[in-house]
Amino acid sequence: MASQSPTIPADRDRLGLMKVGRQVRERLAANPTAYRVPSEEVELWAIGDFMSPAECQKMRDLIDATAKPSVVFDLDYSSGYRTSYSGNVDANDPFVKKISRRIDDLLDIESSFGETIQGQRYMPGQEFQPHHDWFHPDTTYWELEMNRGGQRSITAMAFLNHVEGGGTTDFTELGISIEPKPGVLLVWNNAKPDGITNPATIHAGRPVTAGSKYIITKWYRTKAWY
Ligand SMILES: O=C(O)CCC(=O)C(=O)O
Ligand SMILES: [Fe+2]
Repeated sequence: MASQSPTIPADRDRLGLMKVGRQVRERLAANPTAYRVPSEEVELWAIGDFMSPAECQKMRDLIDATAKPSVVFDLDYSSGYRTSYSGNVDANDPFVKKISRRIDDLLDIESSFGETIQGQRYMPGQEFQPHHDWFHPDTTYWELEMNRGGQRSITAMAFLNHVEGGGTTDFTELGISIEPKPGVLLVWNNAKPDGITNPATIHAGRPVTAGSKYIITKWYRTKAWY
């Protein structure tokens, strides 16, 4: 997406990004089920069996019930940038709340910092092209987002099914490709430990070539989001 404007400091929310990053790093370091994916550039973890097969099924059903074409802020469905179907699964549903709180607890992040969990469904040919989850200063929504929760600190994303073909999550600058495995939660820090947003977190949901792909994503900010 857009490059950073020289007039707006790239280190906006730096202290908040440092603090959340440190909390998550310490929490996951103490968790034997959290596997740190080897990388010098990005802090990335995978947590197996984070959701049970029954929970994955239930979440897929909720996504099917609410899915509509995804919108990536000012890029719409017709641009081909993100062609999956997304649904803001009902945040008040007790089951969704339970999973959402489980992610908060796993990461030791204040619940209020988390955005609403988003479900996504990709069918063959659908993808999410390379992007950063952190906000770029050169966007129309920058000021708005900075004032309603600040920069995106951590991304948590769970795979909900076995994908017959394609659909890997690729960190394109790192050469890391993650195979969707049901129940696995991927977590990464969108900033470096020093609190500067990290360009090497660029990633993509590759096109599904057979079957379908279901995920949920929860993005965390640096302060309360609303
Ligand atoms: O579908 C994927 O593997 C990536 C999804 C993603 O990048 C996101 O939800 O921010
Ligand atoms: Fe993303």
